[in-house]
Amino acid sequence: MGGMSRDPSPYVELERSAWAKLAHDAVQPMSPEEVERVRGLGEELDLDEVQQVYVPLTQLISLRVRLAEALYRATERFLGDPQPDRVPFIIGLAGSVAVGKSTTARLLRDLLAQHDDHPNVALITTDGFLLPNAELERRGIMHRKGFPESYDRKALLRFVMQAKSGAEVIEAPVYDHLTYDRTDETISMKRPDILIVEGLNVLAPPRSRGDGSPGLAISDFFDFSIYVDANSRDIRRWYISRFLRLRETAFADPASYFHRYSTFTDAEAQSRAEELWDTINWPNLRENVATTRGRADLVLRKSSDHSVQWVRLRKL
Ligand SMILES: Nc1ncnc2c1ncn2[C@@H]1O[C@H](COP(=O)(O)OP(=O)(O)O)[C@@H](O)[C@H]1O
Ligand SMILES: CC(C)(COP(=O)(O)O)[C@@H](O)C(=O)NCCC(=O)O
Repeated sequence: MGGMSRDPSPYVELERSAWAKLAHDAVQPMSPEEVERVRGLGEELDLDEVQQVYVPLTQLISLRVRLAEALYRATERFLGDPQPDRVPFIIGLAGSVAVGKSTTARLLRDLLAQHDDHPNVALITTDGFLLPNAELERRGIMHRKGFPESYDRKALLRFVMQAKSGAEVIEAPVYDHLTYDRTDETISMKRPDILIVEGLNVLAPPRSRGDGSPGLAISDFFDFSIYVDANSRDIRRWYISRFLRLRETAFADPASYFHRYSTFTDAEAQSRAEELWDTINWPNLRENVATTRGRADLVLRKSSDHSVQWVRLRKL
């Protein structure tokens, strides 16, 4: 915790109150309605959280965007060769299923877009790069959805590299939680100033190539990375309670892949959610997601009421 350790370290850990003080002005950037709009199902998010946790974070990222731009221009001058106008500053956002990544990502998108220096902020989620269900079935890995092998990792790497090359337009496939499958739709972005790439495995190490040597990882192209962290028992509880609530909302739709669960009793739904967590999402968190936490530039650690308790930043 902040100040407790005197050993030199590349990291600094700050309690929420110390972190909150780093913000340079006290203006509340959002209205309650705007906060409501980004808040995901079952998440807790209020104006205090925005002000104390996300305003300092937005300021830090904004500072780094400006410096990355200066570095890019310096390299351009060194090369003596005009480069694309601007390439997106890429932020990777990782963490478990049900930890609240999507709320954090939407909030950051909206807050960062308020700055005149970088108004064009795009957000994609890596679920669009999951292999289609038919392909997962064919490979016998339908029960491994969310594990690294369930993604089209080449396509995801290609997408991130294309973005970082300053391509005029970039396109990403879109996943649909309702049908539990990838769609034919794509989301298209016109050279954003900032691109947020959110997903379970965005900090995963490179996969090895045929000859055993490591290849590239998408995180090689990130300018900043964030890991949303919480106690796994809390995340399990959030996952299960969200599942129970989805039964009354999304699952009630006959088009939902999980429609059959809409008529389940509380006890039946609870045990199905526990099974999904214990057999898929928890093993994936333990083996593939939590193991990447140390690679993040910033860790946001949530407490059991979803509020951020402390922040760990890599200084260099
Ligand atoms: N089965 C489902 N049906 C409908 N929406 C879902 C389902 N599972 C997850 N979601 C929604 O998808 C979004 C992403 O969820 P998830 O991948 O668990 O990440 P996180 O909770 O960290 O944002 C959330 O907004 C969640 O409410
Ligand atoms: C779609 C997900 C793999 C998350 O994908 P991400 O956008 O993080 O790459 C996850 O939300 C999911 O559906 N997991 C499968 C197990 C389950 O139904 O909970």
